[in-house]
Amino acid sequence: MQLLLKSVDFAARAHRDQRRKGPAEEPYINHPIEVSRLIVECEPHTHEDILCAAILHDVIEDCGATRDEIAACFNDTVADIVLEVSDDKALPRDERKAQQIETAPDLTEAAKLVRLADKVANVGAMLTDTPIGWDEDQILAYVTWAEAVVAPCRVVSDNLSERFDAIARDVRAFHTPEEQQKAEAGV
Ligand SMILES: Nc1nc2c(ncn2[C@@H]2O[C@H](COP(=O)(O)OP(=O)(O)O)[C@@H](OP(=O)(O)OP(=O)(O)O)[C@H]2O)c(=O)[nH]1
Repeated sequence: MQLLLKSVDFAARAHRDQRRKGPAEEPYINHPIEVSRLIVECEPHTHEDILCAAILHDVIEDCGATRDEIAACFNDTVADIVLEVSDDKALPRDERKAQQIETAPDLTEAAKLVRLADKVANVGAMLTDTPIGWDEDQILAYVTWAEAVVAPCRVVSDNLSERFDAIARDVRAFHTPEEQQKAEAGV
């Protein structure tokens, strides 16, 4: 519990000037808190190190924190999970997106759990707080990409996988134009 609160404190400070991409402009820290909450709800016996990594999962990628800094403040396990789920923002966007799909099968079980919960949260946001400026094609492409990233991660949690499937289905239904839905259903 102490380490988990320490991770919330660390991440809140690291993300202090960042907002989510939706019109609500939620403080960024709401996202890692949601990711950690999803893991606890779906897999209540998850080790505290993994919950800390879920809270910290974007601090390397988005805030410039380092693996060694996290290892010093927390431990090597937490630091290595965060590093595993961190994109290299120096790479072009398309390359980063392709890498997430390519590397997903080789992630540790802990990193797969964080990755899966991250995508449940991000796809869910397409219903509750759609990123500003995203049209339906971009939203549906994000869902398709997230499904590819999630596919090899599903083995770590049936509960989280079910949540992902339900949310992806709802997002598709909500953002697919009515005429296209009718055509696909053969109506
Ligand atoms: N869906 C959603 N994403 C948001 C929001 N605010 C920030 N993001 C971030 O934006 C990414 C999705 O936008 P993209 O255009 O596809 O990618 P990019 O920002 O990484 O270039 C997510 O990356 P990711 O790789 O899926 O997740 P993560 O590992 O960075 O958390 C997430 O980090 C939001 O309100 N909704």
